[in-house]
Amino acid sequence: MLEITLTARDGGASEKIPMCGVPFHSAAAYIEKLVSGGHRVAICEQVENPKHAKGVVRREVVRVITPGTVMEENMLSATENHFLTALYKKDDTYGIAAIDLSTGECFVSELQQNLVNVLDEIATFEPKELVVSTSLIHNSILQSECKRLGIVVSEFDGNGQDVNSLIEQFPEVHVICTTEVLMETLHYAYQYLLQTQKRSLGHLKRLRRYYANSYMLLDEVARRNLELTRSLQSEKRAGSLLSHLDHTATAMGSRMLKQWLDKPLLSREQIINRQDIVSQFIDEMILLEELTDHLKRVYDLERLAARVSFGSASPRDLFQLRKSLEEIPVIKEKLGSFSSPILKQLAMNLDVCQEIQSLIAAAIVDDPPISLKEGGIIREGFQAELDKLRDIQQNGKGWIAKLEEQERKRTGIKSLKVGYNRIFGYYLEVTKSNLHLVPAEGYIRKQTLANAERYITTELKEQEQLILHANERSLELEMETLKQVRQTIAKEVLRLQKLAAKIAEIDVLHSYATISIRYQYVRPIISEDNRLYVQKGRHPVVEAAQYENYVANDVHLDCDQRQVLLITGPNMAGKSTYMRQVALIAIMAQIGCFVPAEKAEIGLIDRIFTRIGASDDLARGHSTFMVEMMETCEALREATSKSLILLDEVGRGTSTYDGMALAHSIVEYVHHEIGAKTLFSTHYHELVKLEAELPKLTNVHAKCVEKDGKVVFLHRIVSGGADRSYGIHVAELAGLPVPVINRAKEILTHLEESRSPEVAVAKEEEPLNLFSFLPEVSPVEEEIAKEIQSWNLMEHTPMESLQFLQTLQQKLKSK
Ligand SMILES: Nc1ncnc2c1ncn2[C@@H]1O[C@H](COP(=O)(O)OP(=O)(O)OP(=O)(O)O)[C@@H](O)[C@H]1O
Repeated sequence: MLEITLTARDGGASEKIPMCGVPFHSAAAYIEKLVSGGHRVAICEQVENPKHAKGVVRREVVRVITPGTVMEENMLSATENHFLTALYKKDDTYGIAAIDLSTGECFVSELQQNLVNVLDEIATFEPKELVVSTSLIHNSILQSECKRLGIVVSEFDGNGQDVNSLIEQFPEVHVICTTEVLMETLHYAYQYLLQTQKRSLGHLKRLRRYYANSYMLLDEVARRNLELTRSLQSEKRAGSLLSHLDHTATAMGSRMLKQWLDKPLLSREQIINRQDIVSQFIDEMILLEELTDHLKRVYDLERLAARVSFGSASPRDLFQLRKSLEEIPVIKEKLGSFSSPILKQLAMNLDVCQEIQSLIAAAIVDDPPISLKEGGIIREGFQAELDKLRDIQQNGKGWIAKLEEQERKRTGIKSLKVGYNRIFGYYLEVTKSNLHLVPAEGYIRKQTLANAERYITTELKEQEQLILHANERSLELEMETLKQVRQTIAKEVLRLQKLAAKIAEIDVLHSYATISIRYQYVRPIISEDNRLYVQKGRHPVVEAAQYENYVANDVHLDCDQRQVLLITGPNMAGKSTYMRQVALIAIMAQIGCFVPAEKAEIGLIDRIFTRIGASDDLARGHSTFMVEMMETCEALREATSKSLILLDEVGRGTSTYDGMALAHSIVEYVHHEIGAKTLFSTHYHELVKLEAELPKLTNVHAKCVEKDGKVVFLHRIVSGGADRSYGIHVAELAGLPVPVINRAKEILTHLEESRSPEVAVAKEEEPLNLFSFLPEVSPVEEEIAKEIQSWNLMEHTPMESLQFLQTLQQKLKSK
């Protein structure tokens, strides 16, 4: 994995000791490889000064880096949290803790649900590691879910320390963790961190309890289908709603935006508070732009503060902290100059952390060097002893220059020079031709070179001691001072974290305003009733990709007449886009953002269920149809009248009759039993007749027109059911060979002539004989069909299947 060579070293025994290693200075890259491959890396260091050690220098494991406990900048993404999660179970209650060591955020929650739902909740944190006890580690659901989600599972049984130790770490723990399960879950996670990090974790201060049901619930399927944080195609952030919305100026703002998107609000009041600020930002655009400029100059305060507290902040980190803090008074002033009282209040509450900024300004030089080896990081005037030592170093160098001058004069050797090397220290060097001028006394010969001799004098050695000691001591003192500065700031870490959180919040709201201005989003009305009304709504991401041509559509859903919208229309007409757009608008509204529409009124939605697109899950042994049914089942079981259900072509994964029967009965069930607002798209046009039977169901369809024999998609959703599918036209657009298209048209005409609209639904006992329209099959074709049937795709590589296909093609051609 690391591709390093195994060597061996003589250990005194008959067999050599195998060993391998990497240079210390490039260890970070190797550690990254190991940790991202799911391994744990123990860092072992000398824990005493080799000069003072008797015998072997003492070494200890000072930290274990696990996939979830990374602090190294090269292993973290600036815009994403890096959570370690822990799962704890007591009776039938699960406790979960999610801790980001790199930012100091800690979340705890408890759930009385089945393990699959609990893991779904854990998945929203996109953790790198899940810590579980021995009793859970072998659970097959847990193992397979974590494998699928790329989460490393670590076994840990706690070390039984007193729960009271938590109070020291989290003074408010009793107020926040009000149940035994919460307390024990946090304790469990904290013990794991202590055991791996082996140091005090002063920056883990921001403890929050959350209730999963006080946010809109978005399970993993919905998050994936709606492409909230990752695109379906690339599985990357680009192309997702998050990436589209993210116009934040700071890393912590970007991370907070993701947290908000993961948990849309269910409190009307909180949503309106966010909206109020966005409105005010939009009203004063020039001030908003100025604010953006200053926000951009704020570095990652949250992670800088964490590194300070963790003891790993470099002088550069401190300098960045200072630069960031210098921006805060300006941001405060800018916020204060908005006319809104809310923003003025926000400005007033910003703690500029003046003492911290002044301390760093006084202690650390501007633009400190990256390497600590050479020193030069503590500013002059900050530490009296350091200044004295630096004086000695400076004067010492001057003294040496003077000595050189003086000796040249005294001996008459013009080329005499003072040099320095690690072995002999300072020396006087005289070339061979001048050796006769060397004084008989005082010059002690130390080294002979081809062309010169090197000497020392007592005076030179005395001065050397002074200078070298000053060098060494000043380096030591710089490190000590740096540590002290870090420790002083570490005491204020909570202030810095609170400031970081406020800046992040301002940044997210500023980002909402920026995107709303750019794409003309409007402020939705948030209502407590059960209506969802959007006038000229757009899909934010699709619209951004094809700005000019996007066709806006209305949606109106309520509990009385329009609880279920049955959407028909051809392929490619925009049905899925329309359904997703409705969900995305609701989510955007509930995170407090403005929405892509001309007007919107959103009754709060407690949960969104999706069954969109064909996907199979072979890893879990589920076929496309099985996945389809499982996702639908989840919606039917869990939805409430406040939920939004998107069902896209349910039933198409099986035979026409089965599929249609299922689709029919699912619609009825949603309509009669659940009452959730539902968008149901289908290719079974026969279902449009349900409108007459189900009073709360309305037909709409994606409109298309035929022009010169070609279908034109208008992408407009209009009332009524569609009458045709235009599937063959779409196939033509996709480039299927002309003979195939023509033949399909012929077959379609036959089919249409030979059936009444009801046939497909009602007369199952008289299935249409589709094969009577098919051309006769030749023996070669029959043989090929058999070959295809017996070819097991799962046992071959894609390349082998491609070659197989090529052989078949050749057989057909030579027929
Ligand atoms: N309102 C719109 N305005 C402009 N383009 C749109 C609109 N809606 C969809 N499109 C475009 O049409 C393409 C097809 O849309 P979509 O996948 O929603 O169709 P569909 O009816 O669900 O098709 P299928 O039934 O095959 O799944 C999209 O990729 C998008 O580029």
